[in-house]
Amino acid sequence: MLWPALRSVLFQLDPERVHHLAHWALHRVPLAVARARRPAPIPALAVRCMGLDFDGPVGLAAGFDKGDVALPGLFGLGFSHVEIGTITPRPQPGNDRPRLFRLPEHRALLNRMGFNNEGMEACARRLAALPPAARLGPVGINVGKNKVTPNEDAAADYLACIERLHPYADYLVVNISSPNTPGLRQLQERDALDRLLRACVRHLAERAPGKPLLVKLAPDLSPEALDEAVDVAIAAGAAGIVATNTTLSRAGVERHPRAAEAGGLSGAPLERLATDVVRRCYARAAGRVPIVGVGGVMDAEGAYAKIRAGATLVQAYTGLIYGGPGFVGRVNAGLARLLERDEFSTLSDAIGADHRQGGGKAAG
Ligand SMILES: Cc1cc2nc3c(=O)[nH]c(=O)nc-3n(C[C@H](O)[C@H](O)[C@H](O)COP(=O)(O)O)c2cc1C
Repeated sequence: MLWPALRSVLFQLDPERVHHLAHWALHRVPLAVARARRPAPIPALAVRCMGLDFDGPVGLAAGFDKGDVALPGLFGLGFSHVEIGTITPRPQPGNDRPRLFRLPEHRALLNRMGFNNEGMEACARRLAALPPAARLGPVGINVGKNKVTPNEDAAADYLACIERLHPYADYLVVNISSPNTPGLRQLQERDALDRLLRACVRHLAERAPGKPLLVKLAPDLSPEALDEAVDVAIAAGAAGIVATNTTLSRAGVERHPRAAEAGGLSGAPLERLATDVVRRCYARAAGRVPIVGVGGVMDAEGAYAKIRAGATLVQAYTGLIYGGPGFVGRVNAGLARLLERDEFSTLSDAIGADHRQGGGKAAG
C-alpha cells in the first residue's frame, strides 16, 4: 500500500542515488529488527542443495551488495540467501556515471556498472567483523577479475579472490558473464572455461573441501554454446550453474529511449529468455548439479516458472527494485499457493516438473 507511493517518489531520483540511500538504510537495520521483520519461513518452501539449507528458494542476486555487506538488513527482507559481489582483487571505480537506468514501462533496469567495488580486502574485513548470528541464511560470494587484468591472467584474479574470501562464503560463484567488463564473456568459451574452472575448483578444494563453487552464465549464448558450457562446468567440478546474468538483447524494449544505452538489461524483458536458459541447463545437467534461476523474477508466477523449468533456487535483483520491501514475502506466499494448486507437497517436488510427463511429481 505504502510502497507504490514511496516508489513513485524514489523513481523521481537518480537510480544510483536511491541505491546508495537503500544501502545506507539497510546498513542501519539492527539484527533484532531484521529477525523480527523477516517473514516467517514456509516449511514447504525449504530447500537443501549443495550441502546447504535454504529456508526458501528466493535469494538476492549479485550486484545489489557489492561488498558493503548490509547483511542483517538484506536478510530482514526475507531472502533465503544473499549473494555478495561481484568482488575483484583490487578496488575499482567501475564505468563513468550515469551507468544505471530504469525502464519503468517495462519493469526493467539497464546497467553498465562495470564491477565497481572496493576490492577483496575491504569486503573480507567487513565479513570478518560480522557476528555469525547476522548470517540468517547462506551467504554466497561472487568473484570476478579487474578490468585492467587481461583474460590470459584472469585466473590469478579469480584465485586471489577465492583465497581471500572463501572463509566467509557458504558458496562461491565464478562470474564470467557480465557484459560490462570488456572481453569477460569470452571466458565462457570451452577451453578458457575449462582451464579457469579447473583452477578455481582445485584451489578451493585444497582449502575448503566440499565448499561449493558455481559458475554464472550469460543468457546470450547460443544453445550449442550453452550445452557446451554446462558440460565443461560439470566436468571441471562446478557444484551448480547460476543462469543468468543480464542480457545484451533489447527484445521487447527496442523503442524505449534508453534502449540504445550500452549495458545489460534485467527485469521483466529478460524473464522468458532466462527461463529458457534454465530449462536447457536443467535438461543438459540431468540432475548432476542444481540450477540457480535468475533473470526477470518479478513475482511468484515468475519464480514458479523457473522452478518448474528446473531451478532449485531463484534469485532476483530487479524484482526487489520494483516490488519493494514486501517483494520476497509476496513471492513466497504466492509460491506456497501455486504448489498447493498443483498438488505438490513441497517445492522440491516441483523442481523441473515441466520436463516430466504430464508436468507432475517426480517418480519416487
Ligand atoms: C545494477 C546491477 C548490477 C549488477 N551487478 C552484478 C554483478 O556485479 N555481478 C553479477 O554476477 N551480476 C550482476 N548483476 C546481474 C544480476 O545479478 C542478475 O543476474 C540480473 O540482473 C538478472 O536478474 P534480475 O532480472 O532479477 O535483475 C547486476 C544487475 C544489476 C541490475
